Amino acid sequence: YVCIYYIIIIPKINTHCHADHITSTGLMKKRLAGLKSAISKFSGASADIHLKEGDKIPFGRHSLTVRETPGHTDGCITLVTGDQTMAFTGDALLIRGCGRTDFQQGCAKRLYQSIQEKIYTLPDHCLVYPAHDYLGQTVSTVGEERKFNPRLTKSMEEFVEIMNNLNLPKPKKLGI
Ligand SMILES: N[C@@H](CCC(=O)N[C@@H](CSS)C(=O)NCC(=O)O)C(=O)O
Repeated sequence: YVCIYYIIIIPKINTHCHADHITSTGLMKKRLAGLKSAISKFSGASADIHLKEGDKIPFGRHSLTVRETPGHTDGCITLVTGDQTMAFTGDALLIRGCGRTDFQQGCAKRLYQSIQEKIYTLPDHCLVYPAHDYLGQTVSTVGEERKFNPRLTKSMEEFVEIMNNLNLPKPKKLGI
């Protein structure tokens, strides 16, 4: 008999250009022939596909829509499913937190605007999947974050003050 395998490969999409996110892409491309890489055109990184606001990445019967959410870096994007039930926020919005803004193009004002305009405008029930969590949490919702995120229930001025005083140690091996 003849067995035909259809393999549908969607691009390896990086939400931004930090080493802890992009490093696996080259290795994956070597192992999976035809795999394409994708990242924001504002990331400064080379890739097969450069993404911008509103771009759609189809897969099966679904798609992901790109929302530009700069602030942690210039090229940060959030990927939203076509039905707006899920958002992959990278390092922009974290659960009860957000990406730091103290190095590599970080800008607290821009991040605040990105989250208010591009993530908090999604429906309350939209699930939020961030790229990091340091407490073992895996998912939140837009509604929960709008209500309970201690950094983002504040004014922009208060947010900037919080972000300027996080005093986090610099992550090691983040240079690219
Ligand atoms: N030292 C901590 C925090 C690591 C860290 O800086 N994480 C980044 C994302 S990777 S650049 C970040 O934006 N954190 C925001 C925050 O509020 O922690 C650890 O490793 O646990």
